[in-house]
Amino acid sequence: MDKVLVKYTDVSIKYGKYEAVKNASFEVLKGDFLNIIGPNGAGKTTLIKSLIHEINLSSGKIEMFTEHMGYVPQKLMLKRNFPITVLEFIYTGYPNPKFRIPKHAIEEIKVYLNKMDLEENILNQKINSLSGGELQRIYLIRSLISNPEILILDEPASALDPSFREKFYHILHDIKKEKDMTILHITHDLTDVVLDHSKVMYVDQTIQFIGKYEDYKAFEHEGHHHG
Ligand SMILES: Nc1ncnc2c1ncn2[C@@H]1O[C@H](COP(=O)(O)OP(=O)(O)OP(=O)(O)O)[C@@H](O)[C@H]1O
Repeated sequence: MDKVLVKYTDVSIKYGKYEAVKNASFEVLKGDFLNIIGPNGAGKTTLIKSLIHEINLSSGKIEMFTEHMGYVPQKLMLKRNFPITVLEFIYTGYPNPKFRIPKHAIEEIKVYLNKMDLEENILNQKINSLSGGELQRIYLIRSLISNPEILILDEPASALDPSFREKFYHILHDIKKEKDMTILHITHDLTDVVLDHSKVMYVDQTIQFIGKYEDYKAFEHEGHHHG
């Protein structure tokens, strides 16, 4: 049997009177690459934020069978005068950071930079000088170095140019395999994602579909469209 890592049971989440998520029940299994799609304002981010305890449930429950989660948010927020370098920023993602950054950590970070088409000298740049697409990849690397069992990505490729996007998802699939990771991925565009063996969850306040991508195509043909 596949190991269950996350189990939602009848989860509802309200903002005031507005119910953003209604009676969501689903499971995430170890090894899943689950793409979460749905129109704007459908409750995708809300659903994910409940998993990382940023939002309280109105009712229902979430059970988790892992302690190692990594999260790359949709809105990458940095204080405008955050005076640290990219290297220092990435290193804040290490589980037990030392006062001096060890050599092996820097080497590991460089491997990820190369995979992500980033130059090594970006490490000395100030974090607030990066472009949107660079920052997105640096946030991802910061998450990856903590070796999460589950990696949660909220539109991680939104600032990447289309030519790199497809490559980005190939890299992500490779890293997933190598590290035996489980990925929850919010997206608006399934076409870039490497879809083999991936699952789809269509959310519009309620969960309207969850299953294999192949089966999702039939569901979409019945007149549902992703946002
Ligand atoms: N802090 C908040 N207070 C009040 N309403 C909120 C709050 N956060 C989100 N909402 C509302 O809840 C609904 C769901 O928002 P959410 O961000 O989860 O949607 P989403 O599916 O991730 O959307 P998008 O695809 O546009 O990113 C939206 O109508 C949004 O306006």
